[in-house]
Amino acid sequence: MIVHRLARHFTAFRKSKRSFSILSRHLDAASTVFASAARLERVEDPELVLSDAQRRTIYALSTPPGKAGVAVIRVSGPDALRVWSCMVMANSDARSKDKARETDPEPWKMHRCKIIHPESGESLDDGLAVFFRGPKSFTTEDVVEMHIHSGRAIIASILSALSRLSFCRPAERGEFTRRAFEGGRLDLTQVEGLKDLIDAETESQRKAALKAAGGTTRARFESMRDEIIKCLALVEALIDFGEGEEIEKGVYELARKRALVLYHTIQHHLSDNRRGEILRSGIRLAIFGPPNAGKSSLLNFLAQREAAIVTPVPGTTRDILELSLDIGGLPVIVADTAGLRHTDDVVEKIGVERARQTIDKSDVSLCVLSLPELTLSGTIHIPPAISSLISEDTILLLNKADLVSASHINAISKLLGVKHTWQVSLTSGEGTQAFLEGFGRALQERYDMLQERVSEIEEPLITHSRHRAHLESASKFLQAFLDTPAEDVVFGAEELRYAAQAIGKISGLIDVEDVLDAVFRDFCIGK
Ligand SMILES: Nc1nc2c(ncn2[C@@H]2O[C@H](COP(=O)(O)OP(=O)(O)OP(=O)(O)O)[C@@H](O)[C@H]2O)c(=O)[nH]1
Ligand SMILES: [K+]
Ligand SMILES: [Mg+2]
Repeated sequence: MIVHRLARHFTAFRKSKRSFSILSRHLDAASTVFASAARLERVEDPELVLSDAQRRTIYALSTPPGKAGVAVIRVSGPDALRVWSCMVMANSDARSKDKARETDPEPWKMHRCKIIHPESGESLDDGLAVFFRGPKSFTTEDVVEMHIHSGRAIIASILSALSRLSFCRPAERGEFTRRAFEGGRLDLTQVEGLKDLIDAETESQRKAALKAAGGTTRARFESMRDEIIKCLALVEALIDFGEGEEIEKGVYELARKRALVLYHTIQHHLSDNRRGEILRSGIRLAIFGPPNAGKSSLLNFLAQREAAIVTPVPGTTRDILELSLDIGGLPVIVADTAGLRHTDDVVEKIGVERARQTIDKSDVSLCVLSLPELTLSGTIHIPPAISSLISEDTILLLNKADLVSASHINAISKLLGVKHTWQVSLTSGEGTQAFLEGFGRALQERYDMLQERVSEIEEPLITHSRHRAHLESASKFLQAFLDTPAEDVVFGAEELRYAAQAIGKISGLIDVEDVLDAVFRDFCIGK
């Protein structure tokens, strides 16, 4: 197959007498065939698979350490059953002593048992144990789980007993999940989904992560890759049948047509305003405004606790204070910032600079203004340093309503051209409930997460910047294919191959060592 492809490039190389640049492009293409052949061989190398099977059995505590009803110690690898026979004394074994240990434990079934020390035979705890026979286990290897009482001494004694077994070693961060990935049970999008699921703090995060972990994201990327491979098959057929055949033009056009549809689909996903990534990692909200407007009071109201210092002294807040909160079911990282004003105070100056940077980086900004100050002179006055930061998407909160008599919502939102304005008193509580509900809805609307419409809105496909980067590169290769004229069909095929590879990287099908390290680094031990 590889020889065949190389031969094709060299034929094309001989045929194209057109220019040196064409010659060198064919040579380039031939060398990428070599490179990808080398990669393919690495992945399919049977010796690699063998050494995988021979690897050590790992163990770790898979529940948080501390006092609780139950803790789970997980063991995975080729010697998991040896661990069972050394340390798990099932009650049924004890009853029929002669038959004991001659047969494997019945898999996928909870066994009431004693956990014993492999050397002394001392009983360490009473509990339950279950054996998952690979590949029908989380890691696809043989897995043993011991469900024990969660107490520091119990856990320590069992982990120390495990360390006595020469064929076992403690697991590294995310190693169980990594083995599940390497065993083909999960692809990278599912691994990421699993981690996001564990980290999920809001409904929207949980739902999105569950979909990814369950393989929905994987299927969507796989179908894109399949489509590219179908285009590639058409183009390869064309190369194989050679030039001058009747089918030639129609086939290339068909491949281009299909590639164009896919190209548009990918563009559509890329232009999603980073919705999926923002919903996964949290919407960054910057609270800003002049000193003493009530920004820190707002943060405390949203957090329902005294997180920030509030005093009548203007310039109280200097450093950025960030909290992760749930607003309208969405994850929001709220940042309280220093009041914006000109100052000679060195510390406050730094605070103001940081405030500006935070507003710059934010996804949503919320401006707090103090009504009595706004209306002090009879006409509405907003300092230019503030109004220059307000756009129609800025959320406006008019605070200290207890100190004015009328509603200024209409006049001020018209003046500043903003879509969302509320008038509240953060000290008396007037208007705060309406603000909280309205603000939650405004966020849901902005991120297409309105509860009543969620079922009809398309789920964002891209939830990690990693996906975006590979999808962007796939889109570039598709574009390059679409720009390749029919007579350069060999190059066209090469572009499609790159496009398929770029998408393959999202699932981790293709050269991913560095990506793997990055993904699994964030896991904890026992996962
Ligand atoms: N009357 C009244 N006072 C308020 C209201 N909200 C906040 N305050 C008071 O206004 C003062 C300033 O509030 P902060 O929350 O510290 O204001 P800030 O915008 O964070 O101020 P800096 O961090 O200094 O920029 C405090 O004394 C608050 O108690 C309100 O709705 N009505
Ligand atoms: K203040
Ligand atoms: Mg403050």
